[in-house]
Amino acid sequence: MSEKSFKVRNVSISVADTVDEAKTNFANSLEHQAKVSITARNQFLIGVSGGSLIKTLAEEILPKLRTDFNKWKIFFCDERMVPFDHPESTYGLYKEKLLGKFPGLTEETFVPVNISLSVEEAAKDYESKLRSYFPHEYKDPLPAGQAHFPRFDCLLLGLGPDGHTCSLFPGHPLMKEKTLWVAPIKDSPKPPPERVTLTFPVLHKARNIILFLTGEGKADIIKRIIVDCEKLPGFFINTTEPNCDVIWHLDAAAGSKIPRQKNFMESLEPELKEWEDRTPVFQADSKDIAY
Ligand SMILES: O=C(O)[C@H](O)[C@@H](O)[C@H](O)[C@H](O)COP(=O)(O)O
Repeated sequence: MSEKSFKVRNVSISVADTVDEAKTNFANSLEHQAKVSITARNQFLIGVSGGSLIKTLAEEILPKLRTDFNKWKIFFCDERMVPFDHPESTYGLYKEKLLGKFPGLTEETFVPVNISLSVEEAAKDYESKLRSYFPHEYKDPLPAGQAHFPRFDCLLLGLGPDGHTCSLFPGHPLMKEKTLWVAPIKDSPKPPPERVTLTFPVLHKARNIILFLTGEGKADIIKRIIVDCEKLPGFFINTTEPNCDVIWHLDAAAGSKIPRQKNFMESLEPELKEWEDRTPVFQADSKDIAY
């Protein structure tokens, strides 16, 4: 299996020759993360995105995994504020495609957003649900201006053509959100307009982030983020805390505009460093208790 892979700091990018190879790479990464988490903490707390990931996970990735789904808890990186039987409901689509297909993966595996509330209330309600799964018993209070964030074992993120991820869109005020775990958005440029979304501080706290992107259609935005280092939401995914691994699994078509020479990833380093120097808000609090 020939593929190109590059790594700088905690960001690795693998470009497989074919979609099938990229799927195998994605499945291997996900199986590994689940194994590490379940071995260490007897649970696997994962956040999933909507869009094309749903079908890929259900039909191509989860069937490949050797894992105990009884230990999984599936949260939503974002959710559209529509009824669960609406064709645009992320949870509704996951339920339809996953329930009854994988032993141990039941309705109780999911932690859905309460879409019967207003979008503002749904964000607050989801954050309080998260706090019950990610309790913090801290010895000392945090310094003023710092907040605690949940540490997901894994977040599966998508990437839109404008560089958005979750429901964090370029130029949107939510790009600057530094304290909420879950935020409401009422003007999503990607319909439907009303959603709740995890915020950047939560993404940056995860133990690892995996992206699976294939096809020519993703090549331009990947180039803008990985090569041109445009400060789009997808770029901020790379600037996580040091103890978070970011893994981009691409096929040749999606990675077709990434230079093949080895040293291009080193060019990413100064950009990552410069952004973090300017925005140290996501520093891990040393008293954080590891899960
Ligand atoms: O619910 C959503 O809309 C997603 O969470 C969103 O962030 C998605 O991941 C991207 O828009 C990519 O979507 P595709 O994978 O379908 O291109």
